Amino acid sequence: MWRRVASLSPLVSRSKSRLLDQVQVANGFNVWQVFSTQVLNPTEGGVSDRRRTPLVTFVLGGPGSGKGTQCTRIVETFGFTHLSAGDLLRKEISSNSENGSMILNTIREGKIVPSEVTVKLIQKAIEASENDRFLIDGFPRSEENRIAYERVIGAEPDIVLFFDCPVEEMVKRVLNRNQGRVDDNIDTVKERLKVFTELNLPVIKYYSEKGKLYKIDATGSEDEIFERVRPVFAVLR
Ligand SMILES: Nc1ncnc2c1ncn2[C@@H]1O[C@H](COP(=O)(O)OP(=O)(O)OP(=O)(O)O)[C@@H](O)[C@H]1O
Ligand SMILES: Nc1ccn([C@@H]2O[C@H](COP(=O)(O)O)[C@@H](O)[C@H]2O)c(=O)n1
Ligand SMILES: [Mg+2]
Repeated sequence: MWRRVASLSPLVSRSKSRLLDQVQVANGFNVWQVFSTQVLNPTEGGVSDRRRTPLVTFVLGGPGSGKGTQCTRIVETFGFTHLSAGDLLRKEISSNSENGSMILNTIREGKIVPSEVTVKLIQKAIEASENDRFLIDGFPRSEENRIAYERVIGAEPDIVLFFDCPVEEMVKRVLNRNQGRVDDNIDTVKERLKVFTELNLPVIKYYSEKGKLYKIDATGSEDEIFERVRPVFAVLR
């Protein structure tokens, strides 16, 4: 069951479902406490608004499906902060962190970095930002990623975008990317496609069943694709 952009009901019931999501998350540090929407007012015994709860969009799709390209457009038009899990991991490699060589080898092989490492980087980036709207690009890549995020961050995403692109087009885009990435070669792309089918697709199915998924046709020009993305966020303005 894929949700098409014509149906925007998840956004309308966002605050209600978010409260439920928070109740369902059991333990771990809750980033959302920092941004808490409803704060108990002890003098009146009621609740008052202090700071808006962040709005989180997960951006999913196969290698080269155009996630990063469309995130740039969403940032320009709708003021989100773009957190690419792949970029955060690549930054860890270049900052010579203790996990650097493990991350490099994992990316080179097209495999998935342990969730605790990636979630920690995302958590740090959210906490360091003043924004209350985030695009988390290329995450979660597996059920393990998804469960670790919910445990550590203490919330579910509000929106999940899935850029749906034919395999031949994704391979063509990756091999033409020319940004010096160690994983932009045919062998790693083959492995990444396998990981996409085996580990990413179950996550996409999970959010589809929860009614949070917006499947976007990722073929055509960048402009054409953005016009399919725009209605998902236009109702937020
Ligand atoms: N609609 C499009 N048509 C043709 N090329 C495109 C289109 N969108 C993006 N590209 C190009 O395809 C390549 C891959 O795009 P992008 O980096 O946005 O994909 P991605 O989904 O973030 O990939 P990855 O998961 O590998 O990071 C880039 O060189 C980008 O310029
Ligand atoms: N949740 C994630 C995201 C990425 N990786 C690793 O980084 C590689 C590149 O990711 P992009 O999103 O920039 O394509 C990816 O192939 C993985 O090796 C990860 O482990 N976990
Ligand atoms: Mg990318």
